[in-house]
Amino acid sequence: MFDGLKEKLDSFRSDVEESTESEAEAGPESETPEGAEPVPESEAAAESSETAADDTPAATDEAADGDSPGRLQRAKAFATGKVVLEEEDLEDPLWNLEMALLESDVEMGVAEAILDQIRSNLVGETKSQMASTGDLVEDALRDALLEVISVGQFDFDERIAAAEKPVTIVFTGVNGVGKTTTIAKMARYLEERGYSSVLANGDTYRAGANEQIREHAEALGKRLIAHEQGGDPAAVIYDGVEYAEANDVDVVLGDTAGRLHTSSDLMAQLEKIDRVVAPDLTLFVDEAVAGQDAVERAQQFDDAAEIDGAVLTKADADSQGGAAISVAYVTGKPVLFLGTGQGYDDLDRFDPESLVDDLVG
Ligand SMILES: Nc1nc2c(ncn2[C@@H]2O[C@H](COP(=O)(O)OP(=O)(O)OP(=O)(O)O)[C@@H](O)[C@H]2O)c(=O)[nH]1
Repeated sequence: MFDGLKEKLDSFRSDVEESTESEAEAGPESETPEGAEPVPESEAAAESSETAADDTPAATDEAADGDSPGRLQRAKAFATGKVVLEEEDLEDPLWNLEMALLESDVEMGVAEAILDQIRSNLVGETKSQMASTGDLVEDALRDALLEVISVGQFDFDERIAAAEKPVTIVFTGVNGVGKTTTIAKMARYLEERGYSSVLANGDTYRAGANEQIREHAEALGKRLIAHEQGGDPAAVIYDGVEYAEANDVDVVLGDTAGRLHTSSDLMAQLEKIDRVVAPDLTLFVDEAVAGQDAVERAQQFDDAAEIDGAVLTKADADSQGGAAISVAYVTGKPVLFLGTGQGYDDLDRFDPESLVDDLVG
């Protein structure tokens, strides 16, 4: 999962290492004024970096000459056996990283937010020449990714536990992205945590939709509430809620017909479901592999019938990771689950920290 992106992030680390190591090898000649001898590391180590830097004639001369604080800082740092990461060292690696993120289908605003965060974390960072630049870069990358990926995160299990029962969850999204399969996986997920569920087929639009979801319901031993094709989806899900109330069922899982966000009739139908059923959670389902299209659709579905979070399916087939990285930042709603295969157990809670560990670690 997301292997292509992982490789690209790894290249950023080596890019910065190369760029700063060539600076370190070049030493401060180009930066240090004539006559300023670099202090050997052993001597410099005896002094604190502040004291050593302030006492260095090069430093005073430079300040007096009105040279840039960057040059001054670099000369100081060299005198104390340290290297400062400067914006110019990062320029090429950051540009390469931006290209890599865009190639991985990360939304442009999100890529920029990541870059800004890395720049502000790394520029001016002082590292010992002995320490690994890779570690600094890794930390900056980790912080930046976590910041965008974690937007809006909440604990799904806690939300279900705390909600008054029955909890109604409605699944929305375009055709064929894996909504029905995700509902079946969710029924299994909930069962493993001790919750009963009933499936309600709000996809009254597509021929064969009842049969498809019935197969899942039977395989999982769950009750299915369905109406004839052409019926009112809001009424089916409402019936599901009534069934759950009457039978002490914990969760109603409501399917909806796949629809294009451009179809205003069908989007109006979603608004009606929202009004009539007032679901506790509306989850937008899309394919991780759809990249920026998934991000754009999440935004549009959120506008029509506010979503509480997203499920990205087919993450097992996605090497890019663009949608997983971008959806939360763009919509303000978290990715809550990843679909990782066709089996009922292939639904993983989306955990930003472990995803970032996996991408950067
Ligand atoms: N590899 C993989 N395949 C998946 C995943 N989730 C769903 N699928 C497959 O995607 C296909 C479409 O899934 P459905 O659940 O029928 O999609 P849908 O969104 O309900 O489709 P419509 O009812 O037409 O809107 C099926 O073949 C699923 O097995 C996943 O996480 N990984």
